Amino acid sequence: MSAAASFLDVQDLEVCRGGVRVLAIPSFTLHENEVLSLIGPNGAGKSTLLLALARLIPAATGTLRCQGEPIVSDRATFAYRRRLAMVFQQPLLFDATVFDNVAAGLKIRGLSRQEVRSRVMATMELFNMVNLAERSARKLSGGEAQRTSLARAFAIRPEMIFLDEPFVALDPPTRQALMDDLDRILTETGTAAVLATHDQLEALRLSDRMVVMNQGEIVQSGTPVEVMNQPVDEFVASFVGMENVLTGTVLATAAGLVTVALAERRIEFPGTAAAGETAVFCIRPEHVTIDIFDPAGETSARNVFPATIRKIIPTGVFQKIHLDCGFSLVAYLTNQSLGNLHLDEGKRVFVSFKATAVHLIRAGK
Ligand SMILES: Nc1ncnc2c1ncn2[C@@H]1O[C@H](COP(=O)(O)OP(=O)(O)OP(=O)(O)O)[C@@H](O)[C@H]1O
Repeated sequence: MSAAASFLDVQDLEVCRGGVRVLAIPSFTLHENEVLSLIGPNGAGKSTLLLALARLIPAATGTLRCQGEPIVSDRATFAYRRRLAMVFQQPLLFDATVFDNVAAGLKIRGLSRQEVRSRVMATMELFNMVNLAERSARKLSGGEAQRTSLARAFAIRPEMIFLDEPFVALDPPTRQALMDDLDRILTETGTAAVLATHDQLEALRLSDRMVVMNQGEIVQSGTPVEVMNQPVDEFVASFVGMENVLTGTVLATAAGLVTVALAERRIEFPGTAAAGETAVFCIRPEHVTIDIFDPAGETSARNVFPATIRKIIPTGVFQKIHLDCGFSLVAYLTNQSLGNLHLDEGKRVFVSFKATAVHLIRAGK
């Protein structure tokens, strides 16, 4: 989990590219030992933020502090850059052996041949790639090349590492294996990391904290569970796969439970909102249960409605069930549950979800 001490602090950062302001970040912190993921759609500013954090592009305004020290002079910037490593989507390897590629950063730092050799071998062992040492970098698969690029970054024993979509070009099993190794190595080495990705599952898998970006700004920062279950707005909700974002009219709040009217149904969930306000709220599809018979007497869920199955879409492990319960709702079911319940399009069923499965995004006039 993220440690309390801050490692990197940024205030009032603005970056312009091609004469246009593309980043405006009032405040950003990376804690010691923390793995933080930047998620957001194409063009959100993830790469720009990484490049600005690494001081590889200039900022129009802003201050950057590393362990409290402002990074201002050229000398401080040079020393700061030596404490970090960066890995890009493309591995950018030299036309040399894997060993020489992994050794590159160490040679620049002037380590002796013996030190270079022992560090390179130790890093290659960490990445389970000793067998590739003498292979030409030109003859590597995409996964091996990215593994080499990560090993080169870790060989210098950076205090923090910036990773820009490092897995995006890899096939699923290769991506999974490399992600597992990276996760283990980040934990073992305690390296602080910022990972830019547009894949929320990758972020969930690897990070202590998720920072969601849109149009050059940070729109939410929290633990993966917070961001996934309590998105601050509709953009974050849809970006993290919250398929059920609904809008209703508040009837009342009593004993900490809001009752909302939506398409002649009553939905209850925790929160506070005034009668007559419009409430925007969301429910994760995996928190919606489907039954063939009315479960009213048997479930602790407060929200139970009859529904019709409109569409069943296979997505691999899960089936995505589109339901009409007066309003549209999406539920995820395992293939096995779908078979056990004998569900089909057009079938009448009952949906239920707990009050606590509903997250109030906002309420107002
Ligand atoms: N070299 C450049 N010159 C001018 N504008 C740029 C340049 N690189 C990026 N931009 C602009 O900066 C904004 C942020 O782009 P950036 O690449 O940081 O986003 P991103 O979130 O990393 O997107 P992606 O996931 O597509 O890589 C975009 O509007 C983009 O068009």
